[in-house]
Amino acid sequence: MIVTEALTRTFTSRKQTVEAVRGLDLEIRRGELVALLGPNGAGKSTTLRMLTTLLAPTSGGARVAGFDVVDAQAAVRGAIGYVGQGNGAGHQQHGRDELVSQGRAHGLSRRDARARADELIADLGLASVSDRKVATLSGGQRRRLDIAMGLVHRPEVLFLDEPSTGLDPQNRANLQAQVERLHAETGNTIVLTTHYLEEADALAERVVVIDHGRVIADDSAYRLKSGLGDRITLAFADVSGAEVAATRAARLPGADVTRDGSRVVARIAHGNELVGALVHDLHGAGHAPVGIEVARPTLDDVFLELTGRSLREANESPTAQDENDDSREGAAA
Ligand SMILES: Nc1ncnc2c1ncn2[C@@H]1O[C@H](COP(=O)(O)OP(=O)(O)OP(=O)(O)O)[C@@H](O)[C@H]1O
Repeated sequence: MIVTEALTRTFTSRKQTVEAVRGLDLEIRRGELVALLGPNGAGKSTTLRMLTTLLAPTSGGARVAGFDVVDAQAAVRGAIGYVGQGNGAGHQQHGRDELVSQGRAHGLSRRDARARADELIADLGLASVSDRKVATLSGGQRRRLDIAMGLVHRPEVLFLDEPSTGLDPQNRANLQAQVERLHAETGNTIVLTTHYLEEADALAERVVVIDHGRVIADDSAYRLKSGLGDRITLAFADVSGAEVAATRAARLPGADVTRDGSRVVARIAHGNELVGALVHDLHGAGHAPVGIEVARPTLDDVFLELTGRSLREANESPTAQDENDDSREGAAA
């Protein structure tokens, strides 16, 4: 459904060149639900904007639903729905009217546009608010209305750019559930960008991790994580207990062990199965731990392993590239 070949986009602003997307090769099959995951400034939105014909590639290319994003822009646009980061619906309009207008803009008759609007209102749980002005809707309701607008013409592919950014955890979970249901019911191809680890983990069958404009990993969240092993943290009442534990944990096959004072952290494949015997062994040696924690790896651990940085922290601290954001509009124009 989507194929990119060495897709590249650079921006030049204030005499600085930013390589936003660098030689992206990607294949997405019909019906896949894919999350492009990466920190702020990784190149996710730029990728989406090229795939949706809003931005021309500097080099390389892409085909969406069989159409070239440069040579067949109108055909691509007919095949896709795109929900950008900003809210699309007019603030002073009523939600239902916005959906009907959108349907009309896509060439539906008034009757079909109304029927489609009602269908989407039901599908996206907007029944109680569709007659309200858009400005009065909550963030989550607005995002759901935006998604409904992107679906009016029954696109084959739906692109969602950071659909849940700015929503509180409850609304985020609600939106994720809607997207999952939509995917299960329609079998549409859905590509979304996110910098929420939990979102990519919970939602996508496939996670494409992007950093500095490149794909650095591409697999299911389960497989990305299972390669890393579990993290066992043992706390002791004194340093000597931790020293003994570090020595014994290091004997476990493939264990990567670090000690920080009276705390020992071991990363071990199948750590959840091995921890019982390790604790039993330490107990017998007179060094029972006072705290035991076994954590399954997260996507943040995957990102850390791949880049040496935590994605959580990368999101919090803007990169030098992000500082170009002030000049985005000028450069885009
Ligand atoms: N129009 C533009 N002009 C100049 N630089 C740009 C422009 N658009 C994007 N960039 C730069 O390209 C890089 C990638 O930006 P992009 O918006 O694609 O990242 P992102 O992964 O979507 O980040 P976010 O999660 O913050 O939306 C950033 O360094 C950004 O500053």
